[in-house]
Amino acid sequence: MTATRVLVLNSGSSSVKYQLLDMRDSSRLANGLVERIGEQSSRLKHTPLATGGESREWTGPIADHDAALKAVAEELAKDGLGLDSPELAAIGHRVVHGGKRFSEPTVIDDAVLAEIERLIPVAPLHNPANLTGIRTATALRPDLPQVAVFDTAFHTTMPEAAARYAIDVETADAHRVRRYGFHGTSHAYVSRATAKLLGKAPEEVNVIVLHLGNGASASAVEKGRCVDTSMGLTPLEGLVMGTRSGDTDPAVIFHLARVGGMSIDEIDTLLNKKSGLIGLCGDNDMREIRRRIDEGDEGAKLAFDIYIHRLKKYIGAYYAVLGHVDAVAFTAGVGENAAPVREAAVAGLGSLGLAVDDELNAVRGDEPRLISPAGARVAVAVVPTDEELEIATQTYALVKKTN
Ligand SMILES: Nc1ncnc2c1ncn2[C@@H]1O[C@H](COP(=O)(O)OP(=O)(O)O)[C@@H](O)[C@H]1O
Ligand SMILES: CC(=O)OP(=O)(O)O
Ligand SMILES: [Mg+2]
Repeated sequence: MTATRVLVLNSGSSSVKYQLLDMRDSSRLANGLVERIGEQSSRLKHTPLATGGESREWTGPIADHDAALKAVAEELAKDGLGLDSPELAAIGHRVVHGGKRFSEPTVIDDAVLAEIERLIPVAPLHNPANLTGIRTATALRPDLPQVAVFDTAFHTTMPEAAARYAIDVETADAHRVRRYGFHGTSHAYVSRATAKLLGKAPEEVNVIVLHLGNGASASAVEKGRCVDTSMGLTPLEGLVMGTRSGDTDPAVIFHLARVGGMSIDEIDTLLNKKSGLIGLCGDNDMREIRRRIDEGDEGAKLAFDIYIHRLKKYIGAYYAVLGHVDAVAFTAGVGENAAPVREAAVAGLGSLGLAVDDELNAVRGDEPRLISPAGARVAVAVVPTDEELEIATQTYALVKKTN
């Protein structure tokens, strides 16, 4: 019997999302989520899809990512899907920062681990959690290939003109300061799925992908290759996000340090965790912000307007970068669910061939779909992302090739 299952781990700063797939038909056997790791009220939700069983939820303290992963392994074992299964071919890990070195999925060894560790300063919220996930999974199944799929990989095709900051070259190179970009697994998956929705090959279309989750980024994808993206050295640059500021004048930092008396660490926390939507209006969930706007809340309305203004600027910028655009694709939690965000983002862009049809925009669903009016010059689409499926696909392809 050949092993055909892949377990995918997406370890975030305070959560672990996971999915177990059978790669013969990419079917999902189980998935789940552990959130609020490190708090008293951590929550685990596990759904055994293979057996069609009910989801199981558990709330209580889960101290760290190591404990979280062990709890996940126990839940999987209850359904006969434990990590000891001979049908497991590999474990695929989302790794957020791969620097310049990793442009492909990579089997993890000590050298790869050391490089992920070295990159912690430029992905302080993400890489440490990714490393714990890898170490715990390796301890549970030391015989299995552990594969890293990097958020940065898809963006390594960016030309130097897009990847470099205009700062002194020697200083930049000495400290590897350049734009890496993130959410690449999602941008890759969604740009391909958008081409498919248009009945074209990825090499035949130019797509602007808007990944709007808690973290958010845009990318310009030319004939299947990324040519620009909004996140930079770290996942802080670009769009307004749930808790991150996105673009600011870098001098804001000097000002807050010199005039505001804040330390570098305080400013780091401010821009990464207390800014964006939550900093502007106290909520980072778009559902809550829309509810408050409906009640006439001015603060929520201003936060929404700032979010949309930035998004629209990036659509315009990437339109110019690409020259010709076949489609704009909205994805991730906000992009897939928030019709008012999609409507507002393209409002007034009719002269660029961009518009949404109100009825199509209001339709909900899990399938990729067009929301632009029939005959529109540029397709506007909602294309649900599936980072876990993409990680599983890349992981399985790599282990099949190397076996
Ligand atoms: N029905 C909805 N309407 C509007 N926004 C939604 C809806 N469902 C989820 N969201 C938004 O999606 C966000 C989470 O997106 P997601 O892609 O899951 O984020 P991440 O993977 O970064 O945690 C939430 O913070 C919320 O703002
Ligand atoms: C890189 C990044 O921002 O990831 P997430 O959206 O999962 O926080
Ligand atoms: Mg996400």
